[in-house]
Amino acid sequence: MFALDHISLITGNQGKAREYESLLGTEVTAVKESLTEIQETDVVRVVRRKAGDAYAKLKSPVLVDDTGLALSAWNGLPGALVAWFLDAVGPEGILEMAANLTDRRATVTTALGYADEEGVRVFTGTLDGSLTTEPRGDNGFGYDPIFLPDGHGRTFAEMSSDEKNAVSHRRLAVDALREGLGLAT
Ligand SMILES: O=P(O)(O)OP(=O)(O)OP(=O)(O)OC[C@H]1O[C@@H](n2cnc3c(O)ncnc32)[C@H](O)[C@@H]1O
Repeated sequence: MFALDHISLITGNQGKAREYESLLGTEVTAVKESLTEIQETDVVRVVRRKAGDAYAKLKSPVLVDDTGLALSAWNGLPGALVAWFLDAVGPEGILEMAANLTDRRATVTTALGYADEEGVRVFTGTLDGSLTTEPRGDNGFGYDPIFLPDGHGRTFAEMSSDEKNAVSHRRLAVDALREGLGLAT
C-alpha cells in the first residue's frame, strides 16, 4: 500500500487544485510551471506529455490534469481544446455557437497523469451529459454552468463543491488513480 501525505499538482487553475485537495484528502501544492501542452483534442495524449514534462522539471512525484468537453454533434470537439473556447468567448459564447444544435449530448473527461521515477501513468474519469441552453448556477468554474451531467437535473455550478466532488469526472479519475496506485481510500 502506498500512502500520499502530500503531492504537487502542476496547474495554474485554482479550481482544480481545490478539488484535488478535497478529493485526495491530502495536502496538494499547486505549482505554476509552464508545461508543453500539445495541440490535441484527446486529453489522454495531452496529459501523458504534460506529466513527463512535469517530472523532468520537478524530479519528484507529481500530478497533472487535463480536462476536456466533447460535443457529440461536433464529433468530439472541442475536447482538450475547450480552454481556448472558454478563454476566448466564455461558457455563454459556447452556448451561442451551439444554439442551433438539436443533439446537445456532451461528454466531460478528466485525464489525470501521475509521474514518478517509474514513469507516467494516466487515469481517466468520464461523464456523459448535455449542454444546457442557458448558463445555470454560480458555483464551480470553467464549463460548470453549462454542463448537465446525466441523471442529476442540475449543472455542476448548481451543486455545492461536495456534491460535485461526489460524482464528477475528476472524482472518477481520482478513484481510478487510487485503485491503480493502490492508495488507501
Ligand atoms: O494549468 P492547467 O491545469 O492546464 O489548467 P487549465 O485551466 O488550463 O486546464 P485544462 O488545460 O485542463 O483546460 C480545461 C478547461 O476546462 C475547464 N475545466 C477543467 N476542469 C473543469 C471542471 O471540472 N469543470 C468545469 N470546467 C473545467 C478549465 O477551466 C479550462 O478552461
